[in-house]
Amino acid sequence: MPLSKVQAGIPKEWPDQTVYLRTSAYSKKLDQHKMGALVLSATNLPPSEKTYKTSSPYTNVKITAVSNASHPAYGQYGLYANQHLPPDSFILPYMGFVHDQADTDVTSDYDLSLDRDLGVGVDASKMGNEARFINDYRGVSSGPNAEFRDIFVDTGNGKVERRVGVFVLSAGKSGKRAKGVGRGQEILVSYGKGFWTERQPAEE
Ligand SMILES: C[S@@+](CC[C@H](N)C(=O)[O-])C[C@H]1O[C@@H](n2cnc3c(N)ncnc32)[C@H](O)[C@@H]1O
Repeated sequence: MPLSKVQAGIPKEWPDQTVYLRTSAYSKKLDQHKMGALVLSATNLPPSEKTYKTSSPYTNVKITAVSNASHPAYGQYGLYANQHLPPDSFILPYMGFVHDQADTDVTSDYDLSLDRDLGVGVDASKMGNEARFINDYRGVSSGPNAEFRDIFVDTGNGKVERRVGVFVLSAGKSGKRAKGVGRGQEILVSYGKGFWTERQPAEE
């Protein structure tokens, strides 16, 4: 009998047509120079550089169908906190197909920049993890409560990998975000204005 998703370590709500990733999927078209900048020997990192350990599936979050009809992503999914997430805390990495311009899918709504100088992105349209369900704050809340930050992940074999991590926003100078993200709250980032201007319908 095939394993259930939960037995296989895949979130219950994970869509069947999308591959659940625990490790990065690198495009074969990435050259040695780019691969060398993305996957490094741990000894080449300055000791002051923080590294993160990851363990999936991520029980601190929950993929949930958006049930509020006034939410602009109603009928789709969103990612919600499954526990209190303090300011500045690391939530999870954004996993996907790591690629450069040679295989960019211009139609993807899940493609995030990993290194602008190298022209490398992470596309979670066909494969990824829970982070692919994070919605933009516009029309949902007055602002984001999380953001993407560049990180190094310790993959345990003497190697570290460049990744995009999702973090709770810092408390802020006035402490207005000191509560962090409460259990059950939706995790929301800013996709940036560019994401939405590129998707505006062409004027007639
Ligand atoms: C990275 S996906 C986010 C997950 C998506 N809701 C899903 O269920 O797969 C990006 C897409 O989610 C939707 N979305 C996210 N934030 C939105 C918002 N604030 N308003 C409208 N649509 C949004 C848009 O369709 C967008 O192209």
